[in-house]
Amino acid sequence: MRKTRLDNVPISEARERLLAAASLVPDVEEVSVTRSTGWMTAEPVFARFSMPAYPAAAMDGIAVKAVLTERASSESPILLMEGRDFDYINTGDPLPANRDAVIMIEHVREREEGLAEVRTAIPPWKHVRQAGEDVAAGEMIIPARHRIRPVDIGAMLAGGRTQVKVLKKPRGAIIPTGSEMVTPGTLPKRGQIIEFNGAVFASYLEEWGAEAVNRGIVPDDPEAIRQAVLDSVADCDFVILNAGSSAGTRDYTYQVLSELGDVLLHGVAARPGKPVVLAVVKGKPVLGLPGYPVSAYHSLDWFARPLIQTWYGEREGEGRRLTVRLSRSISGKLGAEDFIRLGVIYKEGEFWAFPLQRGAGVTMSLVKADALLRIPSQESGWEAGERVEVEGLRSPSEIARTLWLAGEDDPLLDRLASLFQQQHPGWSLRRLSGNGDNRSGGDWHGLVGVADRMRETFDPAGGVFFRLVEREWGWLTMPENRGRIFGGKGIPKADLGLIRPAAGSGLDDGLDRKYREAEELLEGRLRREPTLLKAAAAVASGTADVAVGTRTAAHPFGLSFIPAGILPLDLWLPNATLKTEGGGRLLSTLRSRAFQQAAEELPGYSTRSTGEKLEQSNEGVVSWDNQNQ
Ligand SMILES: Nc1nc2c(c(=O)[nH]1)N[C@H]1C(S)=C(S)[C@@H](COP(=O)(O)OP(=O)(O)OC[C@H]3O[C@@H](n4cnc5c(N)ncnc54)[C@H](O)[C@@H]3O)O[C@H]1N2
Ligand code: MOO
Repeated sequence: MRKTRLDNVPISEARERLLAAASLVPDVEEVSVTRSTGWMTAEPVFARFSMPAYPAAAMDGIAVKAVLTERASSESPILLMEGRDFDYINTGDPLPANRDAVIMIEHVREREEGLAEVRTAIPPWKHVRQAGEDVAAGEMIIPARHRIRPVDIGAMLAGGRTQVKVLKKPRGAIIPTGSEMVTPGTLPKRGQIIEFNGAVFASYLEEWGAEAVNRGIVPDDPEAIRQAVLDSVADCDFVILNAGSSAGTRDYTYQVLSELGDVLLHGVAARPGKPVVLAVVKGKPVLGLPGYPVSAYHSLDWFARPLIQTWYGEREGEGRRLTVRLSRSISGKLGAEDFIRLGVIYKEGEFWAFPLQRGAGVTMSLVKADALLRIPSQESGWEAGERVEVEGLRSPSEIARTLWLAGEDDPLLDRLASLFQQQHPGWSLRRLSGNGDNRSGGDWHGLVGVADRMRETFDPAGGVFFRLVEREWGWLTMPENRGRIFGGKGIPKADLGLIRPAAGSGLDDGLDRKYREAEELLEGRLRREPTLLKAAAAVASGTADVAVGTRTAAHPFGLSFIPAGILPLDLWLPNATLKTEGGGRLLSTLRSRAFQQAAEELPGYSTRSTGEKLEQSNEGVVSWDNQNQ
């Protein structure tokens, strides 16, 4: 029963169907007040005792009977005698019998021993906290369906409560399925995938107030999946089955759920996250969510979060809204809601947003997203420059303290970013993945590349170049291929798969210059990967024979590195960045000893001119003694 045509139900309608079909009846339990933060009250909480339990002084001073001060004035002060007319008293002390007011010590002139002069009349109960002023016995401290906060704990304890009745957390079972799944920490063999959606789901469920029960990996076997679902509906309030929700030959979610219960729908009108199966089995909602991590995250948010909110009688909260301008046009698909992860950059008083990678399998696009854009199903998208409202995933002030670098890739830039954040708490440095040719977009505060090359391709007059590092570049290949990749002129043989550096990068330019006479051999070999480490990963995985890259990039994969030369890597900071606080901070990190050390710890870098301001073109081949050779 492989189902290949999916439904196209709008998310909001799918959610309504789910909530209407699911019977959610929360149980009640009692927890200790001191550990009740975050729980939802099941009943109103009433005070057993009054707080304070007795009339008490609100100020340090003397306790008196107010009527004695009736005639006091600065012209005719009155004299009071300790013991007979007043007693010394401190804040919080019980008011003695036959006293009804407190005069602050600042307003008392202490005469000789035991005598006090008072110059103003005070009314009864002045500076007295009445019994129950804070909480009176029988008064409601917090209502039912109230999420307990630390301040509520204080009031409950003061009111004599030590236990509180709360709604039990809903138990959500998580069933990760897939014969290819291995547990985290295992080195995945070919065909294996580390199972991590389960842990992501569990963490979100807990954040949203549920108890998560991760049942562990279940293989792609309908019988095993059926059993896991039956076990889960028996002792949990809802179930999440992941993945196998689409149309593959081993996608059993739909089949199993339609046999065990009622399928409400298979497929929502949204991207990513389309192949969702919603069902009810033995009265319990079961969510069959797609496997791609981004789709999994979104569909969890659409369906599991509202289930939990409904359990607690809460309404869907408004996300953090942020208005941004789009720095590029963004299109969506008519008839489906599109969800797009955005990077947001703050420049000259405005938040500018641009799309991050759209693939549903790119977990890092969620890790890196600053905001989420929803394109409604009847909207085809927006033009560059338009203002749109998005859901902020980081606060505007965090975004405003984030610098973005574009241009050439190098793993050292990750170290720079990490150090920057470490040295300047509250600040961060991000990188636009890609190459040197996105300088026209302006979605950045600084540009990485080779200064001489950048000077040729754009007018750098409005900024300053700084040397980041000098790096060794060359050819990366599997050690066993080392001896047989090169043909004539030192260029890999024409029938080998070659990965070139990103188009327009200094490294690609270096390749062209060095092998000028062998240009025709390089021509037409156009596979490129966005970063040096991704290129090295492709060689290590066997989809390419050789990549142009750096010694550092070869290192984590154990690839052989055959040096071709040394190239600088520079940073151009426009004056608009240099005059900002962030620009100054970035420069200080670039020039810090810690950054130099970080570079020196990696193979293939020289830091002899790191941090230097580059005054003019220093044409010519760079060379240095490489101790890592
Ligand atoms: N012919 C069609 N193929 C696909 C369709 C379609 O409509 N027709 N839909 C695509 C879409 S859209 C999505 S989303 C995926 C959903 O696939 P499944 O839900 O069936 O998931 P799997 O195929 O089992 O896995 C996909 C992918 O997800 C990763 N994954 C799965 N589980 C986990 C986990 N627990 N932890 C980490 N990662 C996980 C894994 O990389 C899988 O390769 O289907 C498309 N195909
Ligand atoms: O749901 Mo799939 O995630 O559209 O990629």
